[in-house]
Amino acid sequence: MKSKIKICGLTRECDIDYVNEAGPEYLGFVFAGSRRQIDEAGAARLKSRTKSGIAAVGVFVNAPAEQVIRLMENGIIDIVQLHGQETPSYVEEIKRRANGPVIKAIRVGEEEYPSAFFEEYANAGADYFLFDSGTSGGGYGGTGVVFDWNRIPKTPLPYFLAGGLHAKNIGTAISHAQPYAVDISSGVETNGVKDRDKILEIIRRVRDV
Ligand SMILES: O=C(O)c1ccccc1NCC(=O)[C@H](O)[C@H](O)COP(=O)(O)O
Repeated sequence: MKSKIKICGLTRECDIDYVNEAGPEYLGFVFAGSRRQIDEAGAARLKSRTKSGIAAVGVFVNAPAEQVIRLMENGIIDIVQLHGQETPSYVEEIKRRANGPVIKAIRVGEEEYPSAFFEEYANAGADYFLFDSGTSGGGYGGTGVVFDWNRIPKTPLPYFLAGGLHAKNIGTAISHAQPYAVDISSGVETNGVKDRDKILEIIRRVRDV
């Protein structure tokens, strides 16, 4: 099956126009501390500009559950991505109160995770994992750093592959890892902002794999 695509870290109205034209399955709004951070009012404005059929993923790092639930209830996001140290019981609370899909991001570095670690998140109701670069990239996400795809753990859930993907490595990444979806941010930017041509190009490549 073809990998789906998430373009993350959108902050401007023109970014929404680019994804509306390119047609990924998911876009991402980063509510965590980041140069890509967006506030709730900004995300609401961009969401209302987004074509139907593109699901908005809210990216959070150890955020209060109330904020995540409010954004879901207000229809500003459709999916929750937890990119910090959120526990399985936090996932359970979000699932119970926000009633939507949850992606639990895991940073892949030197650490070995026992299989029980993943099962606990799956049992708590997580729908997907997202594997991203470890702390050597500096920061929680959006680092543009690739990790060793041989270290992708075996897990009971479908997963998003993230971390330093761009037009030149995306084909190899998909062939190697066969992820449910790919997640791209830095690789579709020029001078720190989203680049229409790079978004169109990477989506064409993913569709062609
Ligand atoms: O993108 C950010 O700035 C960010 C900040 C803090 C937590 C998560 C963040 N991004 C999460 C994502 O889903 C990114 O798309 C993912 O890390 C891949 O980013 P990149 O390596 O730049 O393609």
